[in-house]
Amino acid sequence: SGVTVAVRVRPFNSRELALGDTSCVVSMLDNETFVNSAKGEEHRFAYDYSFWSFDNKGGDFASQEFVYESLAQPILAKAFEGYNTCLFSYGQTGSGKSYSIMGHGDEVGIVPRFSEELFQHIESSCDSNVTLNVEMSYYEIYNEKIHDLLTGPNLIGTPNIREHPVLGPYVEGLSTCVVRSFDEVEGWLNVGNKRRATASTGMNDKSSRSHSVFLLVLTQTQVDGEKHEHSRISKINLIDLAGSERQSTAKTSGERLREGASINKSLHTLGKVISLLSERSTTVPKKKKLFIPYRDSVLTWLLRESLGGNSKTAMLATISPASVHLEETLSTLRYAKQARSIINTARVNEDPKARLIRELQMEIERLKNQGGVGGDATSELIRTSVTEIASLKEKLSMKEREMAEMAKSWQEKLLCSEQQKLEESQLLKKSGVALKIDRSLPSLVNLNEDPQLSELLFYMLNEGEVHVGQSVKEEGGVHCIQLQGPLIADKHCIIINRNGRISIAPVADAPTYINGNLIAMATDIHHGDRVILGGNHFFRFNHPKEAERRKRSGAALNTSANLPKDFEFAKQELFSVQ
Ligand SMILES: Nc1ncnc2c1ncn2[C@@H]1O[C@H](COP(=O)(O)OP(=O)(O)OP(=O)(O)O)[C@@H](O)[C@H]1O
Repeated sequence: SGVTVAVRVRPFNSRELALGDTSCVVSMLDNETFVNSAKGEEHRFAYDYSFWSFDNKGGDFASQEFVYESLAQPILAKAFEGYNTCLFSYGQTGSGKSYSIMGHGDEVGIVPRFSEELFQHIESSCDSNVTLNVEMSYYEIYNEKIHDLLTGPNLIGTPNIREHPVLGPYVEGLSTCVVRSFDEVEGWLNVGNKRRATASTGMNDKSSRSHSVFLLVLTQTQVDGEKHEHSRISKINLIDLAGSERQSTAKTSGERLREGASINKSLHTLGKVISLLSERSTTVPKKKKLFIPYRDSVLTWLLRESLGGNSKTAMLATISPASVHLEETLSTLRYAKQARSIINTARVNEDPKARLIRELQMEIERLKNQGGVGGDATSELIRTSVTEIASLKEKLSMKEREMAEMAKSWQEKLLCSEQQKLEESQLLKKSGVALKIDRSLPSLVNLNEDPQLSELLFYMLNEGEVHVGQSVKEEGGVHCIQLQGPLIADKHCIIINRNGRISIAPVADAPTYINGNLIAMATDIHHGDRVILGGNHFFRFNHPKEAERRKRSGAALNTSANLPKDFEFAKQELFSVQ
């Protein structure tokens, strides 16, 4: 089957509106997308779906729910049939990939909807002969290296990619966590996003430059009439690719160039792979032997089965409606057009052990039947059949023991995942991140240029002192906030809460800013103030009681409701003062 391809156009963003770039160059009719250039040329593309999310006034508006139902729900159904499935979003930075895949705030995206429905389906499944198990991984590919977002050391580094006989390429050492409900998926996503937020702080654009992969492995084990088990395993990849802008528009110095080049390596190879696969399936006679360079990048190696292989795959291309992005939009649309001609050959994944057991059973049956016709058969044939049956029965019981062993290891995996979750929570807690938010206490909340990673990390400021730095430790009842990054000093600053009055004192000359101003001594902070540590860790200070007091006295609150803007505002403030 072909790759299902959809295009989605988002509304103007605040930057485009500020530039006065308000003529929408994109229009859609049924499954077609049209782009009009300034010269009056019309470019026309047909896909499986064209999602109009430009404004929610028209009747043809494609909501998050509609996009999910059209594109992801069929993928979920295929996963339950036992196929590998994959959905990936492709488009330039800021075009709406993460919004579609993960969602923002109440506008829940594909990953949470998909996981919730998957567990609803499992819970409502009334076949007691089938057990369903789900495992989850969540990781980023950044700079051709893997960052595990769930447990263990964050950086796996240059990945060791291995080949599983049924499931295809996988990353050795990547954590997989057993999940038994949607709540557990949400819990792990939360851990993963907190880890993403901590790791991306102080690294410009990291989140838009990395490919993030949410992976579920669904195993359905069926016990048939004779108490023999067989499993179907589906690998579900939901992927938010890095921004697709070309090298020419990316920054080009030092580390940035290296990162850009590596990320481009993955996207560049993806482009090559898509174009070759499209060539393979559209040329007559078919070029079956065409070499596809999957192994040239981590992303394409891991996606091998999803592109031109054993998978049901869908692509969501996201575009901006603004004329400033016309070239990028056209390049995304051409890419999507090519992807649509890729042909995959999906098959149901069966555990080879299960298949073997079935084959052994069939063989025993066949031999028994031969023996059964024994009236005419020679005694020699019967003797051979009996010994063969005995040896096959032995093999069969060995395979069955192996299957039971697998079931046991599932229980172990479950315990292990619970233990890992506990350890991860403790690690976050140790670094000062609150696991339970006390809305009555003053706190610092992180701001990130990626709106998805903003306001994820809350640091509570209890009465007394909170020590902040790279190497501070929770000792003698003193709370601490551990921050990483080259611009953070070992002991960076001390935040003091005296009867609800909060001040920050830098240690030595560790760079500490309040509302863009570098401070040299203990300085009070107030509700809504922006605090920047080391020049790249951005926070907003929340003081619920002060906010309440000010509200009662009618004083204005210096806080903005829009978090992404909050980050930009804090950044501008910092640079204008500097
Ligand atoms: N369909 C949409 N409706 C409303 N707002 C949207 C839509 N798509 C994107 N946005 C908004 O546009 C902004 C950028 O979107 P998003 O973060 O999803 O981009 P992205 O393509 O994932 O970028 P990056 O490559 O940097 O991760 C966000 O503030 C998001 O809320």
